[in-house]
Amino acid sequence: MDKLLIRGGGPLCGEIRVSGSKNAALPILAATLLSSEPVLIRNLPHLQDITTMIALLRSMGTELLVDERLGVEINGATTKETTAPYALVKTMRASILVLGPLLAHFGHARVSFPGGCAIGSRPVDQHLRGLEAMGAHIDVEEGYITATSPNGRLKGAHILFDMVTVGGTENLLMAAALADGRTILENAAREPEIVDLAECLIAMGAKISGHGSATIVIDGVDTLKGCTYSVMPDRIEAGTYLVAAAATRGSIRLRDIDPRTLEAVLVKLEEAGAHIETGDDWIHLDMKGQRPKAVSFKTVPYPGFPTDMQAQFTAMNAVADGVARVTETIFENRLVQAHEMNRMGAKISVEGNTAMITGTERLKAAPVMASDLRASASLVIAGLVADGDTIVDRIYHIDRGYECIEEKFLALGADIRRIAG
Ligand SMILES: CC(=O)N[C@H]1[C@@H](OP(=O)(O)OP(=O)(O)OC[C@H]2O[C@@H](n3ccc(=O)[nH]c3=O)[C@H](O)[C@@H]2O)O[C@H](CO)[C@@H](O)[C@@H]1O
Ligand SMILES: C=C(OP(=O)(O)O)C(=O)O
Repeated sequence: MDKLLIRGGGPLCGEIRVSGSKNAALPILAATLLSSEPVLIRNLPHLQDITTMIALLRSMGTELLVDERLGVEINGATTKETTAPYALVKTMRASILVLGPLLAHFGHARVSFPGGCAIGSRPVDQHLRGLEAMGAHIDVEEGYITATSPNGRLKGAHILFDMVTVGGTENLLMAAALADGRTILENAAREPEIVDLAECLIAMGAKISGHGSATIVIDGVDTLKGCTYSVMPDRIEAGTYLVAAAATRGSIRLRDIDPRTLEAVLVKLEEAGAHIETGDDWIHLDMKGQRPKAVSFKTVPYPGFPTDMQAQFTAMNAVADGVARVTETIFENRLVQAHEMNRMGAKISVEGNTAMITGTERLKAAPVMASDLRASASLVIAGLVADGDTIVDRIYHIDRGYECIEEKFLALGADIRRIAG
């Protein structure tokens, strides 16, 4: 298993480009299954999760053409199998996103039950309940969800989610695009990735309004057509580099990022003492050499503070001036990186879903191991502000979600190297 070796050092400085968003690209790739014509997806990040989603589409016989320069062209109409096997689903929970499109287009889907993961139990009851409301018959047998649409076509329904779910909103949005009649999704997720998926579906001919608000209205159409669509920039990748710069007292500029998708994160970085300037597609952060101030927050659905940025801020708070209180409300087990950071000299106590972090000037290098994607990224940030050589193990988690992470940190002046293992 590969590891990252990070020698802690001075401030990060420089400019990098933000990659395409993993969490927008995954549902958009799944959405191509709805189309009766080839769809060209551009600005896909080179990530393990994207490779897995492409492997999943291929395993179902879907014809696709990968062109390094142009993107990936997928012809959903050529899909021969409607089963998403355990071997692939177990490596990536987002595989559940093929359920809605397969069912809506082909009237049948068999998808391995994704189960929980390191950050929490992550049930999919809202996805299944919504599909049932649209007329699907659902069985769970031998670890697989089998869904069939008795009349070959789902019908529109009025669906009120019990909680805000990003994946649930995406699955039902895609299913509703080809359903018979009007679907109304209430208490829908408002994440920018939902908006990007909806815009891609609209480019394919779907009739959707209200995306980006808590009520989405979808008028089902008979068929969806081909289009070319470019995936939005990754706000979580961008946020990760901004926090790394703040923790190291640096000054960086990010290109190809929409600052409006990062409002809650930028507010907290300003509270930490960062000077931030933004343009239409860039962000500049400058700590002016100052130590960050501790910032407290609670994770909540968009437009509030994102759970996917919590671990990185915990690393910054570990070296900040003051005491921070961080509460994770989305997932039940997403503070585990605190224990690894404590092995590096951080002062973090965890009680229930809250971490109390007392900042210390520098951390001390140690071998550490991460249990999930953002926790791994937070340990890299911790390594950047530690004296000595930190080795972060199990970085296959990082490769799920950060394109060219060593190259980007190197471009910002970090001392970081991959050790193949
Ligand atoms: C590929 C992708 O886009 N992943 C993101 C997506 O995950 P994902 O779509 O899996 O997360 P959800 O928004 O669905 O989960 C939010 C909460 O709802 C619960 N829940 C969800 C569905 C359901 O049927 N029943 C249920 O109880 C979950 O256990 C969790 O506690 O949104 C999360 C929350 O912003 C992010 O951390 C992930 O990075
Ligand atoms: C939790 C994440 O991803 P996933 O939902 O794919 O596990 C993430 O991107 O931080």
